Parts: sequence; structure tokens; C-alpha cells
Amino acid sequence: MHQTQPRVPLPPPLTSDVPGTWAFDTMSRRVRTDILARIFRENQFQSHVVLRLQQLDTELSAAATTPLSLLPHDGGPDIIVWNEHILKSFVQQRCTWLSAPWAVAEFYLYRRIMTAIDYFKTPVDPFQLQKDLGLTSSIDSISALATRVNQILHNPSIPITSESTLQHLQTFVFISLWGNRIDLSLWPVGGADEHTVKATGGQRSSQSFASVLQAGQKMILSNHMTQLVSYISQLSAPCRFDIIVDNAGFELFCDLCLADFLVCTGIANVVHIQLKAHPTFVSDAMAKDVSATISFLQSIQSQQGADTSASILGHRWAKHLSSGKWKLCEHFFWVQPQPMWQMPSDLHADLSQSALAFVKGDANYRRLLGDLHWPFSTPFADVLCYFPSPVCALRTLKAELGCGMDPVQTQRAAREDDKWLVAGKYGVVQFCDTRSSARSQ
Ligand SMILES: O=P(O)(O)OC[C@@]1(O)O[C@H](CO)[C@@H](O)[C@@H]1O
Repeated sequence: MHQTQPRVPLPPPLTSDVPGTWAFDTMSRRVRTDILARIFRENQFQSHVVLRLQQLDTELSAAATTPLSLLPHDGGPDIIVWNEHILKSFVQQRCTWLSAPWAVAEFYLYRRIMTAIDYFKTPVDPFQLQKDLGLTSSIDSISALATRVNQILHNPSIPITSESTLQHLQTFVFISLWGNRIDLSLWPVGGADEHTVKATGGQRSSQSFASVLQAGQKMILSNHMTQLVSYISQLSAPCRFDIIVDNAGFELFCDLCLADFLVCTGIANVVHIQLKAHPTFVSDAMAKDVSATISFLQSIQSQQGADTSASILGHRWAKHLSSGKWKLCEHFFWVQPQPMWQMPSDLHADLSQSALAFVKGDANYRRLLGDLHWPFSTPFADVLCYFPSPVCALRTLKAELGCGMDPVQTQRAAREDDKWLVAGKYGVVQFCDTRSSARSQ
């Protein structure tokens, strides 16, 4: 029988009321000084919108004592889910922005921003500038990677025989993993905090990303790559794959490189790209951001003259979309805080058609784990056995939770860097074949 939730007892949720934690710093400081402040700076909203954003800022300035409230009817089709299923019990218990489960409070913040800006009447993305800069400032990395991708997929001297395909598969999975380091909510383009990647025009991320890829293996605290590759190599025919993506910008570019590889090699006959239904977590990708990325790639040729790699890629990706090899899917569940084992039945049924879902990034990973305080050594399969399809999490660590990590590795990481859980330097590649895991129970 298919598990409907983790097969081990559930620990308590992370909350953001413990001073000294990243969760506390996020909800009591970062969301105001980094996220809301940028929205004010980077948008020209009408005065009534500014007023609502200021009211939200006032609530957050007293986060420890301000209780969460239900959402007003703002035209969003998700109101009933939010008010009846997500918020009701926390509102009844008078949970505050800090005492409510962290995931609930943090997703709620972005949903409140949508209310404040009247998003469901006039869908303006308040993070558009950051998203645009995320692409343009990564142009060198994008061009370099585009050249490599085209060599692998088009150069007849690198045959796509099965052994080399599996080698390349690993490369593309690593690229997608480490693309998650470049996260605009942590490293805003042009920002100047401790996490900031130096914004030096077009060279923003090319050096850092090359060095991240090189550092690679030793920064991975749990690595199921062998099992992942073995599973994929045993699929008998081209199948559907899913990528539950995370950030727009350079990370999305990296994820689309993986999706490109999967369809060009015939490993996949279709890749469903699972996207957010409204702007959230600053940089999280929506369908429009995929289209913008492809248009940006197609335009690089005219900007750069000689280098056509990115533009070739952009045209190929546009064809993947028009031919139906790539399908863009937005769902409101992806912008909500519930544990993934509470996935709505339509999405569950749909994902159960997939041969494999790659789940990208930290916020999605938190939801895979229900944002709970698992002992770090809890086996990944004991938690993820409920997922509707075989699943591979590609996450760089940016929050104080995890599972499936050997204590030898976590102790090493803690010795090397006291911010190992949140700095995005360490990563995991974790795989669970939920179908065989169910059979072996
Ligand atoms: O999902 P992503 O982009 O990898 O990370 C999201 C994130 O930046 O936001 C949260 C803190 O605000 C944490 O979960 C994490 O640090």
C-alpha cells in the first residue's frame, strides 16, 4: 500500500521564535529589512498599495506579539484553502508571526504581499527587477554553460552512447544542484550583505559558479547519485519526468539545461516543469519567467555578436515548448506551506504519472520534510516514502533542517563552517524510488 505520510513518527515543526536561529532572523529581521524594503525601493505602487505594505511592515515590526489573521477576499482562487485549511487553527490559537510554524508564517508573508498589491486584480510581479537582474548579471555563466550544453548535445564527436549519456546525466544533475546556490532572496543582485555575490556587471556569477562546481563532491553531505543513475538507466522507454523548480534566473537556466538534456537524449519524452502560481520567495519561478528566460537567451546573440550558443539554446528550448516536449504547469500548492504529504488529490494523481520528480531548492525541500525537526540521520526514504512518484531532491542547505545525512558528514560540515546549515555551501542529492520502497515494506 502507498504510504500517505512518512513511515516514522513526526517530530515538531520549526518555528521562528528561537533567538539565534536563521528562522528567527528571517522572520524578525530579514523579511522587513531585505525583502519588504526592496519591494518599496524597486516598485512604484499607488498610495493605497504603499499604505497596505506599510501596515504589513508594522505587523512585522512587532512579529513576536502580532497574531496571524485570515486573508481578506482579494480575488485569489486560493482563499478557501488558506483560510479554512492552513490558517484557521493557528488564528484560533492566536499564533504570532514567530510562534506559528515557520513555513506557515513565511509563505503567508508572500501571500499577504499579493493581497497588498492587488495581485489577483492586476498581476504585477513585485520582484520583477530582481528576476531581470538575476538573468542579465549571469550572462557570462549562461553563455559558458550554453556552449558546453550545445557541445554535449550537438557535437557528433561526443556520441550520446549510453555510458557517456549517464556520465553527462551526472554533470547536468550537479549543475542543477549548484544552480540553487544563486538565490535572490539570499543574494539580491546589487545587494551588500554578508551573503552577497559581488555584482560586477556581467561577471556576477561566472567565477563563483565555476568554483562552486569544482568544489562539488566534497560539499555534498548525502549523495545518492549512483542510485539515481542506476534507476534512470533501468527505465525501459522514454518517460515523463518532472522538475519542481525553485528560483528564476540562473538556477532556472540550470534546471532547463537538465530538462533539455533529458529530452534531447530521449531519456524523457516529456518534462513537466512545475512552477509557482504567483510570485513568492522573491525569485521563485513562474511560467512567465520560463518564457522570459527563453526570450532572453534568444536575444543574447544580437547583444554579444559572436557568441551564438545561448541563442541556439533559446531557439531549441522554444521548440521544446511548442512541440510539447516541455510542459509548463503552475499550481497553487507550490506557493503554500503544507507538508508535501498533504498534496491535493489532483496534483498527487498527476505526479504519480511521472517516472521521476526532481525537487529543487531549499523551500521545496522544507516542504518535502514538512518543515519538521527530523534527526539529521533519519533515512531519506523513511520520510519520502509517501511521495507520489520516485523523487530526487537537489538542495543546497539554507535552513536548519535535514535528513538522510551521516553524522560523520554533518560533524565535518559543522567543524568547517558554523553556518553550514544555512549558507547554501553544502548540498544533498537524495533519491528515493518510492515504488520499490513501498514494495519492500
Ligand atoms: O528555496 P531556496 O531559494 O533554495 O531557499 C529559500 C530560502 O532562501 O528562503 C528561506 C529563508 O527565507 C529558506 O528556506 C531558504 O534560506
